[in-house]
Amino acid sequence: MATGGVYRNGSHKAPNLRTSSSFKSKLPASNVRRSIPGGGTDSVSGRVRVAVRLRPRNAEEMAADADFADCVELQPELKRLKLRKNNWDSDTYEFDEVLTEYSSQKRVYEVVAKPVVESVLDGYNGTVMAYGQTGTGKTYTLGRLGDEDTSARGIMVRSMEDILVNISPETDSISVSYLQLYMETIQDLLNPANDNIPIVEDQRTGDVSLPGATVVEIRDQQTFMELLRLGENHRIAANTKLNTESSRSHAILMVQVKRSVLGREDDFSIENENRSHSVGNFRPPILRKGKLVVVDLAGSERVHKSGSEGHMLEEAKSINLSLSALGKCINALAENSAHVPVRDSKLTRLLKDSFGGTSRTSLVVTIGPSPRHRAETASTILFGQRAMKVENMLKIKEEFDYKSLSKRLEIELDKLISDNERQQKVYENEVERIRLEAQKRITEAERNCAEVLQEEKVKCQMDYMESIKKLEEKWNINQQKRSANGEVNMDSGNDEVTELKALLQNEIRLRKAAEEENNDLKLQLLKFSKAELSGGDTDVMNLQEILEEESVQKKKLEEEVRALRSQLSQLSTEANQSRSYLERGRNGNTLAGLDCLSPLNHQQSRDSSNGERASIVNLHEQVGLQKILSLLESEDANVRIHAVKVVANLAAEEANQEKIVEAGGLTSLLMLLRSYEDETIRRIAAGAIANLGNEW
Ligand SMILES: Nc1ncnc2c1ncn2[C@@H]1O[C@H](COP(=O)(O)OP(=O)(O)OP(=O)(O)O)[C@@H](O)[C@H]1O
Repeated sequence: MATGGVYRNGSHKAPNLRTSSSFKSKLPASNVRRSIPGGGTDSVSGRVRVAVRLRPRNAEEMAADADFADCVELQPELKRLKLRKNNWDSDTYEFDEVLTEYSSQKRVYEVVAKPVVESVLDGYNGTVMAYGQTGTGKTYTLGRLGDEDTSARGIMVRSMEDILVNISPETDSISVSYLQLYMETIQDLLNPANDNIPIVEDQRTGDVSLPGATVVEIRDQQTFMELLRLGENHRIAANTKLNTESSRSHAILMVQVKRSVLGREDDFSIENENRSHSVGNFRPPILRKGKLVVVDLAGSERVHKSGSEGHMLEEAKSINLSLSALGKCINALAENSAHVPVRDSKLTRLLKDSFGGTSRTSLVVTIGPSPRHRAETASTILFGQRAMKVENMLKIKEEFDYKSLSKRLEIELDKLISDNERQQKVYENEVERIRLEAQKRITEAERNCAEVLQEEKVKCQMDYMESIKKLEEKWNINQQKRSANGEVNMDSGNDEVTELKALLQNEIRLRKAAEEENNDLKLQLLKFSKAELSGGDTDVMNLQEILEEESVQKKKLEEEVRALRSQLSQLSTEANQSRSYLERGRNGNTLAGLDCLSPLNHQQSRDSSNGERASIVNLHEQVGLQKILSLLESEDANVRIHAVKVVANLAAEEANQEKIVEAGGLTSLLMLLRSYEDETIRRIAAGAIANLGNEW
């Protein structure tokens, strides 16, 4: 070792630390090729960073070393430390950071731990470790809670503050375990009864886990502080002859940070190149699992100097065993040895990933100023120098978070189902509302239509009855006149024809009005169906039914009108016959054609049955069956009796029977039979019914 030279990493051949990336700097983005979840992995080199921190003189040193200079001299701006060999000579060492006795806790956190915490948040493993002689400030640097003075908060407290600020509670999680390694036994500081926790290594990934250790979810700083307090209370501390407060165990705080980040397009497209494009919409988030390990090592003093005896000696040996194993591993790594004795102690097994692994590691070596502990200080400095040579291969720990994707999709699906149900309900309500509205309007339209049709029908019937009545009256008057005077006025026949024509015109007008009314109603219904029922098949069908019904009604009405017209035409024919009869009467031939209807001609018609039948056939053809049947209901008994005879005669003919039944003759005859006492009428009617009975 050269005297008075500058030791870089403990040798003149040390790597050029000045030109290497800053201790604080984060991993350069362009340099960091990340692992592809589920695919291949990629990593970036990251040397273990080492800072040296000098504790100020304590009260005892103030007194004992009052006349002596400190064993070290710091040059923080040059990141150098001078270790005095004697009054005129010293060795100089370079570190990544040199923290003087005046460095604040905040600054120490920022240069030592913050870059590691940031890496952990990015999905890397990170280690912050303190190494040094007992009483030099390892716990002060890492574990101070800062209850009385918040500026004294150590790295553990500040790390969690930083993590909590940077995570999203909805998607991310933090869990903590706090353990101590004492006499080669791992004990749970959160549950001291759990004092033999095994170390399990994943053969595939090499990851180390401690099954059975208490894991506590952290959501706020307060919970974390309570855990630290609990752990500290359980930590075994034994006084040694060197210090009154001395940690004899290695304390290990493990903070697992799981962060869910949106998957990157390129990553996913590589993964899903051959999959359906629709899957792209449901890109799984990426779960980054960074683990921060904070290790507060036990004091590194030599056994003989601590003055340990008995159990204390065993304890010191155990501590030295693990620390020397750590030193050996670091030496092997620093020298790129083929064999690294990781399995020599539980400490080295636990820190496998921190030195020579995938973790971003930051080591703070703590030293005291006392020249009395120069040898320990020199040993600590050399440990730090060797650790600076260790290269780790940082590797991001991330994977596709299919669990979270599935959860998200379930939520999305539930939302879609409930949206769909809600929309369906709204749609059904709307359809029901339209249906009810349409039903109401259809009912209203039907009622209006039926009312109009009924009115029209009644009106037509009344007009018809009126016409018939008038005709009968006139007929009777004419007959009376004729029989009284024996002369006939030709003009009256003409008047009747004119009147009948007028009646016919009136009927036509009424029919036209009824048709127009029907058309109006149809138009209204059509408009209504277009405006209100365009989308509803059921409603359109209802409307069609209404229209069809209306069409049937219209046909019926038309038939009635046709029947009326036919009757009017028959009446007209009768009038013409009457006229011709009168004309013939004037010429002495008074008993042809319609005279068979007249009671006056009753005797004469009975004389010749053949002539009567011929005249009945003639009459039937001329007057029409309907008219003859209607005369069955005449108020004039003679007309009635005559009419029943005619019907009976017609009923005797098989050819007429069906027509008579269809025209309602049977019903009229039955009515006659029930309504009248007259023996002759009843007898004739019964005979006719008997004839018709065959047909019926
Ligand atoms: N930088 C500092 N400034 C002021 N006081 C300090 C500093 N570092 C350590 N001390 C004080 O020195 C004493 C010992 O510190 P600490 O317990 O942290 O040492 P340690 O290295 O953890 O010891 P051990 O290995 O025995 O656990 C404590 O009283 C602590 O307050």
